[in-house]
This record gives sequence, structure tokens and C-alpha cells, in this order.
Amino acid sequence: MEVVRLRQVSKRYGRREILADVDLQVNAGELVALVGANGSGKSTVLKLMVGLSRPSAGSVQRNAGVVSYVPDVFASHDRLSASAYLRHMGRIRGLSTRTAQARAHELLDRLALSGGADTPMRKLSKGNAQKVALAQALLRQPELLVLDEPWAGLDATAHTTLRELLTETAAQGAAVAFTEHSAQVVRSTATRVCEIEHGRLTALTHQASLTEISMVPGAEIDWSRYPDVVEVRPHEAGVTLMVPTGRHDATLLTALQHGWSVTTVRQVRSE
Ligand SMILES: Nc1ncnc2c1ncn2[C@@H]1O[C@H](COP(=O)(O)OP(=O)(O)OP(=O)(O)O)[C@@H](O)[C@H]1O
Repeated sequence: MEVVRLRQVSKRYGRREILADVDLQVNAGELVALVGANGSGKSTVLKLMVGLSRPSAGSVQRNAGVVSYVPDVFASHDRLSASAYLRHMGRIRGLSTRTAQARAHELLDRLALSGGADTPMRKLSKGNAQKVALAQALLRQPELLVLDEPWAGLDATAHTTLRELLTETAAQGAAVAFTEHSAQVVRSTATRVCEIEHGRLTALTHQASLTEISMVPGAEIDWSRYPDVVEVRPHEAGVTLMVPTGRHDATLLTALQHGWSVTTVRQVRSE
């Protein structure tokens, strides 16, 4: 199902054309990454998607009740604590105080907000403020979730959690669009990648589905040197690898031949 569609969209600021003839749709369940150089127009596309900006020509159609947006900069000078802010945002989004509070705590726990949910917003570090911005966007399951460089400033744990949260949100039927500069994050998260160059969409590529393999170490292997391995996540119990589905058999074989014990294998992103 099509959740948002840009048709022949152009955007001008004064006489300057920022976007030209952009055709792009995002469907329910998709994770679309917008990539391109600084200033190529990615954030502008995101703002058009959520309705924060209007096209100079062309049209934007949205088929979503709950739309959530995470801006690239989320600076708050508020005296409100993170948890009071999220309770308030939850109420605005139609949740009861109790549900908003429970959901806020669940999200802040998963994202490991340090300094506590009772810290005034203006005292939060950049990364922790980003965690609050993400929690705000996920208080209610959105139908359209749009995020501008959401990984910026996050620590390693929250980095992984964010990918899991976005994947879960898409699996529950949301259309998800985001910008990101790290090729590795794009490869391990997006189901489709759109490239923008000087305000024009230049390429669209579908990403292969990925399989996540968790295992306990045997003989030493530097997994990052294996071309099939998209991502390596070391953790206390061992390591978790992301490998394109279809090529995971070879990775499993290598692991077993080196005495590693495989604990779980699961497909985390389908095509
Ligand atoms: N409100 C505005 N008024 C005038 N120009 C703007 C405005 N917003 C964006 N621009 C210009 O539009 C162009 C595209 O900006 P945009 O923020 O969409 O790029 P981006 O691809 O997201 O860049 P980055 O990777 O640096 O975040 C830039 O040249 C920027 O200066």
C-alpha cells in the first residue's frame, strides 16, 4: 500500500531550484534511505513528505493517519524533564497519561537514555536529546515515519536499537523514510535506497534481504574482512553478523569450520 507519493515535485527557494521532477513513493512496510551529498536536497524531500514544506510544483499525497517526524536537529531549551515532555507529546497524540508514560519509559529504556528520564531537556547531551526525539516519534505506532539522520550522535548500543526499532515499526506496517550518510547503516537497514544528486533523483536500488547470525567464538576470525558480511556487532556473548540472505550458508560453513557455535539465525529484513 502506497503511504506517501511525490509526483513530479519541484521545490524552489526564491529563484533557486532545490528539487526538480522528483517522483518517489514509499509503501507500507518499506524502509527507504535517501542518500546523496550535503545540500543535495534530502532533508527537503523529507519535509515535503510530512507536509512541513509545500512543493513549488507537482504534488505530494499522503495516506497516513499518524505521521511522525524526527528532525536533524532537536535542541530543546525546555525545563521539562524528558519523561514529562514525552507524556505531554503522548497526550497530544491521543494516548492516556498512563499509556504515554509507560510507552515513553519502555522506549527510553531500550535506547538507554543516560542521566535519567527526569533530567530537564535542556541539560541533555546531543545523543540523549536525539533519543528523546526518537521516543517522541514512536510513542504511537506511526503509519508514516520520517527521520532526518537519526543515527547522528547515538552511541553504539542505541545505534543497534534504532535499527531494530525502525525494522519493527516497518514490520508493523509503517512506511519509513530516512536520510543517512553511513553506507553501512544504509545497507543494513534500508529495503530501498534512493540517490539524490543536485535535487534530482538519480538512482533507485532494492536491497537484498538480510539474515542475522549470532554465534559464540571459536578460532579467531576477522569477520569484517569477509565481503559477504554487511555488519559485525560484537557483544558479551559473542558476535552477531548481518549477511545477505542466500549467501548466509557460506558464512555459517566458515563459522562451523572454525569451531564457532551458532546460536540463532533469523531473517531480519525481507525484500
Ligand atoms: N528554507 C530554506 N531557504 C533557502 N534555501 C534552503 C532552505 N532549506 C534548504 N535550503 C537549501 O536547499 C539545498 C538542499 O538542502 P537540504 O537540507 O535538503 O540538503 P541535504 O541533502 O539534506 O543536506 P545535508 O546532507 O547537509 O543534510 C541546500 O542548498 C540548502 O541550502
